[in-house]
Amino acid sequence: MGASQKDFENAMNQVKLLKEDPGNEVKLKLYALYKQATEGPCNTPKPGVFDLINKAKWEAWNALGSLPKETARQNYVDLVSGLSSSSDSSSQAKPEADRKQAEYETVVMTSEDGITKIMLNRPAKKNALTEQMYQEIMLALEAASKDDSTITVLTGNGDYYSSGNDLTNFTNIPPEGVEAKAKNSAILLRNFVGSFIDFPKPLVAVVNGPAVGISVTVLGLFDLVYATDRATFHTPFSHLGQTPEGCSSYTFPKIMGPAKAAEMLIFGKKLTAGEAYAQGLVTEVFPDSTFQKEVWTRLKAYSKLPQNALRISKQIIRSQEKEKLHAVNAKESSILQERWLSSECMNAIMNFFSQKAKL
Ligand SMILES: CCCCCC/C=C/C(=O)SCCNC(=O)CCNC(=O)[C@H](O)C(C)(C)COP(=O)(O)OP(=O)(O)OC[C@H]1O[C@@H](n2cnc3c(N)ncnc32)[C@H](O)[C@@H]1OP(=O)(O)O
Repeated sequence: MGASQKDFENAMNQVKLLKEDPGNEVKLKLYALYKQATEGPCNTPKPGVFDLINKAKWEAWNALGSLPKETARQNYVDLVSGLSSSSDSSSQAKPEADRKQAEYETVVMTSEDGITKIMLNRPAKKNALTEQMYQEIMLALEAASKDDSTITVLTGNGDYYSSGNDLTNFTNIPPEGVEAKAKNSAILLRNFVGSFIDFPKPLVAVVNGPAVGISVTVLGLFDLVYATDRATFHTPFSHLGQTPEGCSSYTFPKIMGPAKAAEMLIFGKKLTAGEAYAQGLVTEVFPDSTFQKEVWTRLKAYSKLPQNALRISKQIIRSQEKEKLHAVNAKESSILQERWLSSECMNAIMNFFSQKAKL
C-alpha cells in the first residue's frame, strides 16, 4: 500500500524539523515531488532565463514528467524518512540515555517499569505548546505506541500542566503569509489531535497543575485523567476569538452533558479540579502534597496488568467512535482555520502580548 495523505502530511511537518539543511539539490527534489503529489504534472510556463531559482524549481518539477501523484507522494515520504534517519545518525553513536534525549528539545521522554512518560518541558513558559512541541509530542506518541511499555503518560514539568497553544505561534506573520499560516496550523492541529484519537495503548494524563486550551480539550481522548487538587481546567476560546478543538465539541457534551460543556467551551468557565471530577472530565483528584507518590504507585500497579488485554480493551472502546472522532477533528480544525483569520482572534492575541488581557 502507498503512503497515505496522513503520512504525506507528517513528512511535510518532519521537513520543518530537520536539524541540518539538506542542501539545494534535495530541496529541489522535495519541491518537485510535493508539486507532483499535490498538483500532478508540471502545468506552468517555464520561468525566464534570469529567474534562476524559479527556473530550477520548474525544471525539477517538469523532469518528473507524468509520474503518478501517488508515486510522487510515496517518493516524497521515502525521501524525508531517509533525511530524518540520516540527521539522527550522529546521535546514534551516543550512549542510550543521551540518544533518547537528543531527539527532543521540548519534551522529555523516559521509560521505566512498563510506563513511558512524555513530559512537557517548557516550565518557564508554563509549557505553552510551540509548533515544535506539537511535532515532538506526535513523534513521542508514535515512539511510545511501538515501544514495549504498557501505559503511556503525558504530564508537565513545573507548576503548570500546560497553558495551551503558545500564542507566539500566531505572531510575526507577514500579511501575505497569514492564510498559508492558518492552513498549515489547521493541518498541524488535525494531525496532533489525530495522534491522540489513534493512540493504541492506555493513555494517562497526570495533570500536575493548571491546564488551558488544547491541553484541556484533548483530555476527553485520554483513558485516565489524574489531577492534583491545584489543577484548574480552562478553555477560554471565546475570549480568544477562537472555537473548540481536540474533539471537545463532541467529547465534552458526552462526558459532562451539554449544559456544563457549554459553560466551559462557549463561556470559558474555569473549573477547579473538584468540579472537573464532578463533571466526569477527571478520573480522580489527589492532594498536591502526595500527588506524584500516589499517582505513580497506582500506575506502576496498573502497568503490571496483562499488556495485550489492556490494549485490546482500549481499542474496543475507541473503535466504537473512531470514525466520528476523526470527522469532528476535521471539522473543528477547518473552522479554526477561518477563525484564526478573524480580527476577533488577532486582536485577542495582540492583547495578550500587550499585557492588557491576561486570562
Ligand atoms: C498550531 C496551532 C494549533 C492551535 C490549537 C488551538 C489551541 C488553542 C488553545 O490552546 S487556546 C489557549 C491559549 N492559551 C492561553 O490563552 C493562555 C495564555 N496565558 C495566560 O493566560 C497566562 O500566561 C497564564 C494564566 C497561563 C499564566 O499566568 P501567570 O502565572 O501570570 O504567568 P505568566 O503569564 O507570567 O507566564 C509566564 C511566561 O509564560 C508565557 N506564556 C504563558 N502561557 C503562554 C501561552 N499560551 N503562549 C505564549 N506565552 C505564554 C508568558 O508570556 C510569560 O512569558 P515571559 O516570562 O513574560 O516571557
